[in-house]
Amino acid sequence: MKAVGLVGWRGMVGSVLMQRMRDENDFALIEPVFFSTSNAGGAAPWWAQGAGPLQNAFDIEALKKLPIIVTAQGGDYTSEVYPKLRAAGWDGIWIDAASTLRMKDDAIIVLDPVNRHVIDEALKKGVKNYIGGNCTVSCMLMGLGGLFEHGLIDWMTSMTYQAASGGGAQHMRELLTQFGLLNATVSGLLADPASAILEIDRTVLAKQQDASLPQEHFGVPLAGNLIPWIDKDLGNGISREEWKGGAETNKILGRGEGFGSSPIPIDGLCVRIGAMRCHSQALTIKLKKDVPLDEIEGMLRENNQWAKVVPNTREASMESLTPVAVTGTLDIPVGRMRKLAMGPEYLSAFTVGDQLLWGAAEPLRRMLRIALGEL
Ligand SMILES: NC(=O)C1=CN([C@@H]2O[C@H](COP(=O)(O)OP(=O)(O)OC[C@H]3O[C@@H](n4cnc5c(N)ncnc54)[C@H](OP(=O)(O)O)[C@@H]3O)[C@@H](O)[C@H]2O)C=CC1
Ligand SMILES: N[C@@H](CC(=O)OP(=O)(O)O)C(=O)O
Repeated sequence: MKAVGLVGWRGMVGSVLMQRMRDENDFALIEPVFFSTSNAGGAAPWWAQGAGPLQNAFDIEALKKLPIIVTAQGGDYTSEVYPKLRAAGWDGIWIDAASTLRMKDDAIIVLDPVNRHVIDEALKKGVKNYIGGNCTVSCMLMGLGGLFEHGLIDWMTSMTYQAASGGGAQHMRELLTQFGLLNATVSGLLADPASAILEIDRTVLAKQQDASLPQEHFGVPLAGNLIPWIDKDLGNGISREEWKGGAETNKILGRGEGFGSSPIPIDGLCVRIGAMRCHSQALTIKLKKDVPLDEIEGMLRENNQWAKVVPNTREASMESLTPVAVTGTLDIPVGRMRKLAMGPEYLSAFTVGDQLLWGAAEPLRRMLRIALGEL
């Protein structure tokens, strides 16, 4: 049994990863060694029977002993520890949720239902770094894998509706605090059926614009609002989250510069909304040719077992194509598919995915199994 170092296991992504590993009995395959950046010497999680005390996650000598390290600790941790570990001669497999190493030449972005061939090829070549993709990108590719697999996409735009969890646990708390405070300012008026809606609206707006509303994490209110910018400003009108859409998708597919093929143009706007942990996206896809809708649906279904085609009806969309319906599941529903007025090669689609499952934890969990020869 291989010893596997686990860093970041109690964070939000890490907790979802641990739960999935427990659900799938992955701990029967490994000897887990738990690390902490804040509590070395403390107790391992209660459910990890037989695991020793927490080790110091900055202790290069301790990390160096492990053939595989899985981290969901974050980009700052990766930037600090990873180079030191390699400089110390560590030759193990590094599996990471953070974006830090994703675009490096010696790293593969993992999403095995879509790019298993890229992963297998890399393992054969001795590549040691396997990094989970951006949540929006991974969820989109899981839904539309069939169209990419058949080489049907000429170009695509994605307009996203991204949940608070993408910012981290504190962002989710801030959103809920804001919702609660907004409700509290008008609860008396809401209880009175005769109260004027415009007064309710004015009161809520005043609270949203009141600097005392907690907004330390998002910078502006998100409750009853949206934020049309996610991640850093690249200085050219593009947000870093938007840049990842094209850059990471093509790298995952093994396309573009360095792969000897042209990249598929993928671009759009990324928007934060007040959902909890599911990212949604509206897609406009220019197909290379006119393909009937039923054939497209068949390709999506056949590509992987998690992509679920939702009939393009009001009832099915409201029932199955929402963050509330999808949260906590591995399903990636794809709906609202129809040919657009621009012509039969223009396809619309709407997809939703739990950004902590396929968007973060699941590709890492599966990569660990692949590295162990168990998937
Ligand atoms: N959030 C997201 O949607 C996604 C995140 N990622 C990446 O995953 C990484 C981790 O993100 P995320 O899980 O959101 O980060 P968290 O902030 O939830 O956790 C990171 C670390 O914070 C420490 N920590 C401090 N206080 C607490 C507490 N009260 N409860 C739990 N942990 C605490 C823990 O380290 P310790 O135990 O050592 O103290 C933990 O491992 C980031 O690099 C991010 O880019 C990737 C995809 C999506
Ligand atoms: N940026 C994503 C979450 C995330 O962590 O992305 P990445 O793993 O690419 O840094 C969001 O805010 O929704």
